[in-house]
Amino acid sequence: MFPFVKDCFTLDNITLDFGSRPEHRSVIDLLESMARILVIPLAMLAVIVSVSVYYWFAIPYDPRQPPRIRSNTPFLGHMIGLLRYGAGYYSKIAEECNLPPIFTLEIGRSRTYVVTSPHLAAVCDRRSRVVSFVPCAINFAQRILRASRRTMRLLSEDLAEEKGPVAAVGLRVENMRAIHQSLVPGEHLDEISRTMLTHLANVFEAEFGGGGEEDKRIPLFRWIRNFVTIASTDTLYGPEKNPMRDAEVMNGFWEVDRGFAMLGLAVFPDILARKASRGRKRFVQGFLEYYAAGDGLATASRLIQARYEVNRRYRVPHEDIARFDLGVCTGLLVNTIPAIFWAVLRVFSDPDLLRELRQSLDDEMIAADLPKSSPTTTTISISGAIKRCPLAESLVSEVLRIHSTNASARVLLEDMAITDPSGGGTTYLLKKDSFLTVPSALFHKNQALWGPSAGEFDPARFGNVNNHQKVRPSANRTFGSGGALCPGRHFAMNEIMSFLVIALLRFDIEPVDDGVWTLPASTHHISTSILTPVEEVWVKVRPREGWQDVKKWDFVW
Ligand code: HEM
Repeated sequence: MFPFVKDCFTLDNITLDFGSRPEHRSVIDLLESMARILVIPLAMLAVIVSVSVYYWFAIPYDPRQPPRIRSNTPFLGHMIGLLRYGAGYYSKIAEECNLPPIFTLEIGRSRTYVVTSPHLAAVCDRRSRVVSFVPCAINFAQRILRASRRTMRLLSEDLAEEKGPVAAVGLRVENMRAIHQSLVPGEHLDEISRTMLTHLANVFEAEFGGGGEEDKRIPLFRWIRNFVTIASTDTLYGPEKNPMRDAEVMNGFWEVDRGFAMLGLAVFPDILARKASRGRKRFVQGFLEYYAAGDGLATASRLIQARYEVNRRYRVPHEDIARFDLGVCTGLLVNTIPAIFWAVLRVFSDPDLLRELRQSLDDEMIAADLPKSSPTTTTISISGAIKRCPLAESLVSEVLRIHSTNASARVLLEDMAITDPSGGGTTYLLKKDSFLTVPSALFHKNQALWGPSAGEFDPARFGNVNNHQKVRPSANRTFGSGGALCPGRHFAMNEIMSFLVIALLRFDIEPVDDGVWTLPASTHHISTSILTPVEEVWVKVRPREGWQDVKKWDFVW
């Protein structure tokens, strides 16, 4: 008997009633007899499909591997958890299972080892040619950047970097080397930081130049995003020809970011990730024109010039170089922007912290004897302010720690055994082609590493202010680790600090509605390491009380 067929079958909002009218009886009888005939073959088919699916998904498990954590929902449980909680899912499992040092998750036919012990993480970091980030970068180039076949072949050469990243040659390593060398502390970092500061100050000036006392009402996150996108890309590509100054190209970039997960599936992107796919086309077109015209490179940063030179040496076509820029801009923007947002919010919503920071910045200006030189022009050295205001730097590091959500992704290029020196010397077997991940949020919440206040925001935690103990560097995974440690970390810190110092000195910022700050909820995003706010925060910005007479702010590095 199939009562739902006989009585009532609901399909979306349409309800068909078969129950009562005599002319429908023969239809119902027919359906019933068909169902009786089909029930056994259908049940057998269901069993066969289930068993096949089970064996198709099942991957051999060697008990020498890290313990396996099973989901109550077979096959798809972990996948659903990851889609729902992002990298936070690893923390959820680890906490429920009493924090094993490393564990295995089987997701579909793939295997992921999740490392929760700092000792094991350090062991993996030291073996970065076997526990490698390279396949993830290549996957990104294939699915998101969509580089041509020839370029993909060049990028995929020498996966294991046999000669090490310093001596190795090839398109991939030399591109990365160009980035590293342009951002390494010293002359190059100073040069690019100086340029960044000029552009940051310029976009501030364009928006707020000329003083005035009236409030500007702005959506804080969107405002920071637009500001920093222009300032950062002007720095890299030169302000005259920067393709991101074209709103279509900039929106295209942010559409790619928004639709990153669907775009990354690389299945009918024009249908399943329509906006992101269109955004990618606009972005690539804008950058293609930049390289085709050629004149933008003269004012571009050393980083872009050096990468261009490498790519042309390997005869990479302009279209693929433009596609690589999607990767460059992703690294450049997607984390710095939310980091600045949280830093501004944390500082301006805490009156004591705001007072303390401003006090030390004002002291710095007085110590440098700069502001008093002219009543209407104030010159301030940002690098000097950073040195003299350790609390500001500590605060930014703490913002990055507490809002961090990255899960360093690696692939095992060979079978490997690792021993946990802290866990009684237990040795685990890690199998070739498996994924390995180290979730930062789990480390950053760990009280054994950060003390009982691990879960709290403490602006003075880093640095020696307020007698806090120094934190072990391996416990801080904001910028990842090992061979893939973020090459842009010093530049990012300089940019976040520059923005914060300018905002602290020049503006008063408060929420629009009732003057009460609320910290918005945040969410993970597949392409970012820093959580992004779920809702917008509307604020009023006006020139800082007592400093309205300053007509010209001169920020130097
Ligand atoms: C607050 C800002 C930033 C954060 C939190 C951040 C974080 C990260 C993280 C977690 C990784 C992966 C590391 C790993 O897997 O171990 C990474 C990689 C990378 N980041 Fe950043 N990043 C930031 C800013 C930047 C900037 C400004 C640039 C460029 C100017 C940049 C360029 C890169 C590149 C190129 C990689 C790939 C490294 C490789 O392939 O070896 N990042 N970043």
